Formats: sequence, structure tokens, C-alpha cells
Amino acid sequence: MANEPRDNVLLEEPCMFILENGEMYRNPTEVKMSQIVLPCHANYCEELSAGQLLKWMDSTACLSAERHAGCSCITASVDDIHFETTIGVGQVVNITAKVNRGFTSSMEVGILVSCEDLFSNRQWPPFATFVARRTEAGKLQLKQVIPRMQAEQMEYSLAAERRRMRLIHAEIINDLLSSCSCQIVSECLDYRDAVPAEQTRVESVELVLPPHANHQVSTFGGQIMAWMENVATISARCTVTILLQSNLMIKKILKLIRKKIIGVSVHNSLYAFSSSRLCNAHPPLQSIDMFHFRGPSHIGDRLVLKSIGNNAFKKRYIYIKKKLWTTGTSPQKL
Ligand SMILES: CC(=O)SCCNC(=O)CCNC(=O)[C@H](O)C(C)(C)COP(=O)(O)OP(=O)(O)OC[C@H]1O[C@@H](n2cnc3c(N)ncnc32)[C@H](O)[C@@H]1OP(=O)(O)O
Repeated sequence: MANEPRDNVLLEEPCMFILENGEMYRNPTEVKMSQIVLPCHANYCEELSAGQLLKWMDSTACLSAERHAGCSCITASVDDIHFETTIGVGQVVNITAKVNRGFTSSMEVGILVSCEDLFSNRQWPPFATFVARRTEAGKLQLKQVIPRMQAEQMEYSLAAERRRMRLIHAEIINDLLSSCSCQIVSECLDYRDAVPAEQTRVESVELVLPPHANHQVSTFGGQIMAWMENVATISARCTVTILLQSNLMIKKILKLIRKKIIGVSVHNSLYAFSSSRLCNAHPPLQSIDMFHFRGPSHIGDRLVLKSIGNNAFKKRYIYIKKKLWTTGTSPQKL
């Protein structure tokens, strides 16, 4: 990582708007970053790796949060992300982040990712929550965001509802796990080519080095997400290469490969995973569920990333469960 080429970061001036009263306005928290996708950012299919995109999103959003808070901020959580399109080498990725609403010490940052090429300009909007770092005096009270434009007012209102959902998310998942009954052997028997989950298990240890750390000397949230994406992708490849064995499937996969539509939609993603052995294609990531950064990690920590294929659904998704621990004297779940 230390020898990786430096990214060409271009921070653009925030957009200016003229309000109804004629006043010139630009959102003071808005940060724009444009990146040209170089081969060093791509996977071996010459498409931008999801992990790299997550790193860019996290740093843009962090700059926006810090511009609002006026102090260092940390990523607390990132909402569900759906990757709607693949981005190729040579295309330009534009990332815009702005604070939708400040609460007490936390704030919601809206991130808009768009991809430019000669033919299209597709975009999709994830959200992240940043928290202003505590000082010795305690928790910081953020200043309020004043929404001026109609779109900002709408995001401001929705941010409160999204926050509520974020905070109950962990509870809902825990309830689900404790109340859900296990679907065991009888269901698995329906699938002739079922995969033993154990064979999809992947474990990787990453040593946090200075290039992985942010300006607060803790591991960059985006870097952690990139490592998670890496292990999840390997699990997904294991799942599918073992799962899909019938000739019929292989014919369908080859047809999709010829049509070059692999990895474009959710429906095709499983085929794309399966094709990884057949044509060395990279399994594209379709979505990431909301996740929370529960505790910081620092330079010198070892992060243990574990992933396992939870389930595969006919012609649709593979769900990969990812877990992350730091190791040290006492292993801690992040
Ligand atoms: C830019 C970077 O790359 S940072 C690196 C990656 N991120 C990290 O390392 C962060 C690791 N996580 C942490 O340090 C902690 O979990 C924290 C600071 C995020 C939260 O710690 P807590 O003990 O829950 O703090 P506390 O209870 O005071 O909550 C602080 C705020 O965070 C909010 N918060 C806590 N967890 C979440 C979450 N999962 N999602 C959204 N908001 C959250 C709380 O609602 C609270 O908001 P408020 O002050 O506006 O009411």
C-alpha cells in the first residue's frame, strides 16, 4: 500500500445557486471530489473496485462533516449502498457530499456519486453519519444546518427519520437473529448443488500501517470498507464456483458473457460471480447493507476480517456475512 500511486484529487468549488430573492447561495458544507479512474483503482476487469470507491466516498464525506463541525469527525455508520453501475478505467467519478442535518454531536452527510462518460451521467445517493470527536470538555454541540433550497429542506426533514431507522437498525437485526428459527437440512435438500457454508469462509488479517490511517491516526473508515469488500468478494466467488455446476447454467453464463451484460443488474450478478472461474471475470458487488463502526482502530492494530456465504438465492443474490475484529491483548469487535 505504501507504494501505491497517489490519487489525483481535484476538489472543485461548490455549486453556486441564485435563490428566489436573488441572493447568491452555495451550501457551505458541500465538498466535491472528482477522480479519473486509473488502472491502479481498478480490478482485473478494468472496472473501478468497490473498495476504492468506498474510500473516496468516505474521505469526501469526512471533509464535508469537518467543514460543518469545525473539528475532526469520525464515521459512525454508512447506510445501505446499491451499486447501480460499473465504472470503467478512463471514466470520471464525481463525488459530492454535504451535511443534510446536524443533531447533537452527530450529523448526516448525503453523498452523491455520479459517473461521467461520453454517453451517460448516472448517479446514486448513499448516506453516512459522522460524529464530531469528543473533546476533553465532553461531547460537542454542533451548530444547526439551515436548509435554504427546497431539495435541502426535504433532505433535512428526511434526515431525522433516517436517523431513527439507523439507531434502531442494530436492535432489529439482533431481534431477528434471536427470533428466527434455523432453516436446516430439509430446505437444503431442495438444492442438489448446495454449498457447505464452511467452504465459503474467508479470513484475512490486515496490519494497519500509516498509509491506512486518517489525519486522526485511526484507520480510515473507507479503508476498512475496502478490506471488507475484498474478503466478501472472495467468499462470493467461492460460493458460486462451487454452487453452479449444471450445463444449463454454464450455457446461460456464456451467453451473458458474450452479450457483455455481466454485472449490470442484480439479476445478472449471480451469473457474474459464477463466471469468475469460467472467464476470469470479477464478481461485481451489488449492494452493501448498513453498517456501523463500533470502535476505532489505530496504526499497529491487526484487523481480522472474516466472511462467509450466508445464502444464495436462485439467480439473484449471494449474501455474505462480514465480521471484523481487532486483535491485540483483548480481541475487540468493531
Ligand atoms: C473518517 C474516518 O475514516 S473515521 C474511522 C472509522 N470510524 C471509527 O473509527 C468510529 C468508531 N466508532 C466510535 O468511535 C463510536 O462508536 C462513536 C463515536 C461513533 C459512537 O460512540 P458512542 O459511545 O455511541 O457515542 P455517543 O453515545 O456519545 O453517541 C454519539 C453520537 O453518535 C450517534 N451514533 C452512535 N452510533 C451511531 C450509529 N451507528 N449510526 C448513527 N449515529 C450513531 C449517536 O446518536 C450520537 O449522536 P448525537 O450526539 O447527535 O445524539
